[in-house]
Amino acid sequence: MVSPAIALAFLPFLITLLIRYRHYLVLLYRAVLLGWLQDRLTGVPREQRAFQYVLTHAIPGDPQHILHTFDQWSYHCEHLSCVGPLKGKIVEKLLCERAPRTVLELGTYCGYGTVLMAAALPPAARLYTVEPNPQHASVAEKVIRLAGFDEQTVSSWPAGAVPRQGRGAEGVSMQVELIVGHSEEVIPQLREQHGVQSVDFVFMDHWKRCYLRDLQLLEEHGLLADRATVLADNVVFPGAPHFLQYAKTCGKYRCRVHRASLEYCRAIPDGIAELCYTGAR
Ligand SMILES: C[S@@+](CC[C@H](N)C(=O)[O-])C[C@H]1O[C@@H](n2cnc3c(N)ncnc32)[C@H](O)[C@@H]1O
Repeated sequence: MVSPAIALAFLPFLITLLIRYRHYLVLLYRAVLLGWLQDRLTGVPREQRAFQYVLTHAIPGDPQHILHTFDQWSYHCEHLSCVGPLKGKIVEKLLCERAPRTVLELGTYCGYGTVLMAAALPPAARLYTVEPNPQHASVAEKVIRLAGFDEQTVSSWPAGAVPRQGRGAEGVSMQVELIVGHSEEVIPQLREQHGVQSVDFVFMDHWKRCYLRDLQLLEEHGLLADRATVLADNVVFPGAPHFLQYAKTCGKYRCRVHRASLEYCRAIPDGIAELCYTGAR
């Protein structure tokens, strides 16, 4: 039995911890507990609820308004782990400066980052986005179409493993290709199955522990064009230390981190790493 005196002695320590980590606790509540509770109560997954909100509030064919509507949902209803408006500006700026022809996104989720990038790309560019979760992919597919981009969904898995939904009309030139599969399976197949010779812009925004492995996979398969830009989200929170250490020390990249805050949580510091590939020379 803990004596009241000892318990009282710990009280200031506990209060300090609570104050210090209050933003993380709020995030835990909004991103995990609230979502879980709503999933149970409504029987509808969070991403589908977000899409219903976007469908009823956003202007179809207007990518910026669709992104803004997602932002409204995420600020005022439930947290979504999209790249968000603040870091989205960094991605947009770099895309406009580099004007890449072939872009690869790892981690599509609801299609927020995909729409943001597709809107910033020149018309002749191709954007490949990879998502293993069929529920997320199904939402993303609808979001990409709602924004007005030509979209094709293909599965990297054996026929029948995943429903092939919403194939674009035959003969239509596709701007966005949504590949349903895990990055580690899709990357080695990009050239043969998807006709990608090399990519000049990569946006990594999937599981942070996969960043380093997937960067090395892209290198091994010779898929990074000379001077390709690789962006990696969330390198400050939750962080990707092994990835950053490799990028800074392997001699194949020039690396900098753009400081920002976590999507929809201004109080939690985060950042996007920008790598410029020099290893091809
Ligand atoms: C942070 S969200 C992506 C957010 C998105 N880029 C945006 O800005 O809207 C992470 C997504 O990565 C997906 N993911 C997890 N492991 C993956 C993998 N191995 N390859 C590709 N995507 C993966 C998850 O299913 C999830 O939908």
